[in-house]
Amino acid sequence: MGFKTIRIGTRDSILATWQAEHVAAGLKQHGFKTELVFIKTEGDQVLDTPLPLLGGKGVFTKALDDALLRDEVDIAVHSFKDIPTQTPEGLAVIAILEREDPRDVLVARKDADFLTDPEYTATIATSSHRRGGQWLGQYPKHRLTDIRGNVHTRLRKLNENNWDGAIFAAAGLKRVGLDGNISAYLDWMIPAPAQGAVAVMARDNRPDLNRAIGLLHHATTALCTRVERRFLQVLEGGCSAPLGAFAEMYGGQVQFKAVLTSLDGHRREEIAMNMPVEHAASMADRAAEAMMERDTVMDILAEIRKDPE
Ligand SMILES: NCc1[nH]cc(CCC(=O)O)c1CC(=O)O
Repeated sequence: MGFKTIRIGTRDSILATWQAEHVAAGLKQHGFKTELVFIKTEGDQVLDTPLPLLGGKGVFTKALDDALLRDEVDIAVHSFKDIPTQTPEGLAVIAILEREDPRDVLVARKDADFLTDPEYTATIATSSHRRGGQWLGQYPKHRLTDIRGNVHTRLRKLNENNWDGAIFAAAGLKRVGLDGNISAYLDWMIPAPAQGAVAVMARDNRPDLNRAIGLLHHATTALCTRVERRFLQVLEGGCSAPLGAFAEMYGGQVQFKAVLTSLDGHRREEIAMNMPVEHAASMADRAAEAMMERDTVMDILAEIRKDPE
C-alpha cells in the first residue's frame, strides 16, 4: 500500500508502551512497518498533584495531540478513558480496539478481611472521584488518600505507605502482567466510561491511515464505549467527575448502567437501561436526560462544579 513506516506516538509508561506495541503488532500482521515515538505528557511529569486538580481534561493526551498536529507522529495510542469527549480540532479517533476487562479492582496490602469488618476504618488510596465516591458509598467508615503515578508507581507507593489498599483498573494490571496483585474484583463498582479500551487517534485528513488502522477496529467495543462517552459528554462530566458508565452487548441488546455520586459518597444516583442495538445511538441521551430530571442529580452536579476538589 505504499506506506512508509507508521510512526506511533505513545507515553513512555509500561502500560502505555504495552498498548502501543499491541497496536504495532496488529499493524505488522497486516504487513505494515511501525516505529514507536515516546512523548511525555503533563500527567507523566507532574506527579505530586491529584489528577482532578491538574486541569483535568487531556493531561495524558495534549502533548500527543500536539505531536500529531505537528506531523511528528502518524497515530497516537491512548487508553480511551483518558481521551476527553471533545476531540481537538483536526484530530479524530480512527480505531477502537477490543476491550480488556473493564472492572475496577482492589489491591490490598494486607489480607482484605477489613472489607467484611464494619468497625475497621480502612485507608484506601485513590485520586479518582469516581472510585472514591462509589467506595465511600459502600464503606462509609473508610478514609481515602491520594495516590498518583502509573500502575507500577502506585503499587510501589501502596507498599511503602501504611494504607490498606488501592483501587486500579483490572485492564491496566492484566496488560502488564501484574494481575497477581489483585485482591478483589469490584463487580459492584461502575467503571469509567471507556475503561479497558484502547483508542487510536490521527489527524482527520489521513484517509490512507484510516483504512490501515481501521483493520484493528472492534465494532462492539466501539458501540459500547460510544454510549458511555456520550453519556459523560451530555452530563458534562469531564474525566474527573464522580461518574461511572458502562455498556455491554447481550443477545442483541445494549445493557447500560451509570452512576453519579457526591464526592463523599453519601449521595448516589443510578440508572439502568436496555435497548436493542439498533437504538443504541439515542440511548445515552435518553439515559442522561432521565438522570437530569432528578433533583439530586442536579444538586450533585452543581456541587461538583462549585468545588472540583
Ligand atoms: N487513570 C490512568 C489510567 N488510564 C487508563 C488506565 C487503565 C487502563 C484502562 O482503563 O484502559 C489507567 C490506570 C488506572 O485507572 O488504574
